[in-house]
Amino acid sequence: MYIVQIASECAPVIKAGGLGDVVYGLSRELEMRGHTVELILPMYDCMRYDHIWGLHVAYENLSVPWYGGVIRCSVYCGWVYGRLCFFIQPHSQDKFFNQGRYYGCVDDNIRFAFFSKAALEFLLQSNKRPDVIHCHDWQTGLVPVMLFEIYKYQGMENQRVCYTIHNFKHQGLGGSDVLWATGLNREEYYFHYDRLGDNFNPFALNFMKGGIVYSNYVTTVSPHHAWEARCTEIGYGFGHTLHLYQDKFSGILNGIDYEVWNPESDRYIPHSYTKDDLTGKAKNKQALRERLLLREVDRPLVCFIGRLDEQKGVHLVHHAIYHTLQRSAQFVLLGSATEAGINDHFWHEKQFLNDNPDVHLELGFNEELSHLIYAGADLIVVPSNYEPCGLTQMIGFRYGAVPIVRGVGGLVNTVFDRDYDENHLPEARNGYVFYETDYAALESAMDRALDLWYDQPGEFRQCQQQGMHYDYSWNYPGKDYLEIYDRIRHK
Ligand SMILES: Nc1ncnc2c1ncn2[C@@H]1O[C@H](COP(=O)(O)OP(=O)(O)O[C@H]2O[C@H](CO)[C@@H](O)[C@H](O)[C@H]2O)[C@@H](O)[C@H]1O
Repeated sequence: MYIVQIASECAPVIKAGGLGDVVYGLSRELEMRGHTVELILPMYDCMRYDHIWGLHVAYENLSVPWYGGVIRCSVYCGWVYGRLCFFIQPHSQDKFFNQGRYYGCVDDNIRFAFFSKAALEFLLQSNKRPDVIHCHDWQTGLVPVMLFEIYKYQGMENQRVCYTIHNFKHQGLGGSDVLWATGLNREEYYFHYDRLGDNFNPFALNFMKGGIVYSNYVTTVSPHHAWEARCTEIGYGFGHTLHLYQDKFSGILNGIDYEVWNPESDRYIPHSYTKDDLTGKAKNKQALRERLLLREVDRPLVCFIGRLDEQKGVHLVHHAIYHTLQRSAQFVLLGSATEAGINDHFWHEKQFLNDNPDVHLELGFNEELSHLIYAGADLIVVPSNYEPCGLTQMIGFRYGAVPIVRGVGGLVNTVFDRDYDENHLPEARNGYVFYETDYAALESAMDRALDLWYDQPGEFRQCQQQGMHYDYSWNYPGKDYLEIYDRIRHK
């Protein structure tokens, strides 16, 4: 099968969070299964060019119709660890992808509407006719809309779209300018509630809704979150829409790339190790302490890695730091915040805790350091308010960092409480789960985990190894996606 992924991220060249990991990991899995995969991405000025091999211009004069005129683009091509990627670079006074960041620009909706249009024009003009186009999140929600309303009539009538939602909160809202710019026009038609009209704001177009309504199949990133999105407020207003389209909507648990995340061969960690022999892990803990100037003591090390966002339960992340210290353990945080208030808060905390030899807050994005933290930590906290899938607990498993998570979204599908899970035999349990959002709930789960570390080290090791035993690679999800592609291809 010939599959093209259109996305705003692909790790490690463009990675703001989990979306990048998924786009890369799924593509590699599909290729390993014998399919042809190509990726279309924006050419951001701030992406990691050092992760691209053989970057060259593949297509010099891509003319993209825009607001009744055209914007000329160059399409670059290069390999990101074996994946063939096409990067779209518009030549325009509008800065589009030259703003020093991936997201958070005032014109985000227009930037990604343009990207979606340019990606389709590229397919059309270069005569690429994939069997399946796989799009992700609100940034590419307009791809199926334009494909089935415009490009279908220009020679792309056989293409099918699978659309994956990684986060329902960010839906991409726009006004009629988006319609004039993309050539969709027909305001009345698209603002209609049955098409792109936002479920709450009658004056807004909703990109994600377009993705849901127009795609041949829609997924989110875990079975439990698919249920949450349809039946609870976590769907951020899409409950009814998903209900209407339930026949083409389901949850597929993400995987993680077992080559990128592999303690046996990880080039970012000084000591490799396996689930049968964790001595290398102890040495990595030492290396992590040395690097972050933490003192060397025989105590557990707890970590948090993730975007510092309301979604991640920042109040509980904050509390986890202090509770860890109270329990005489150590804490390492790696995170970055886009919201000024949260950012200021954690910078303040960092200054306050600066001289404490048992805690380190690293504020910023650092892929290399993240590997060492997973490898050095005994426990990883994921106290999310909501979590469509969650990759950090799965990476934690792979590196023997036992997760302590809130029982929401994909965390429910992956973490099984060592003490209380009734659906799994004791030898299949792999972490700690709490449900409420208050401090007491977090503390009780943390205490159970820390007590095990302090009082029953052998049992703790067993728990680490049980987690390492799970297969959360792309093996199973890869198969699931191929089944979906196959189903929609023959419709
Ligand atoms: N400061 C930092 N430095 C280095 N690395 C960092 C980092 N902050 C985060 N990361 C890395 O980024 C990834 C984050 O994964 P998450 O599952 O938390 O995704 P996120 O919430 O961004 O995305 C959404 O999409 C993903 C994928 O579908 C879902 O799993 C998730 O639930 C949903 O919210 C991990 O690989 C982590 O190591």
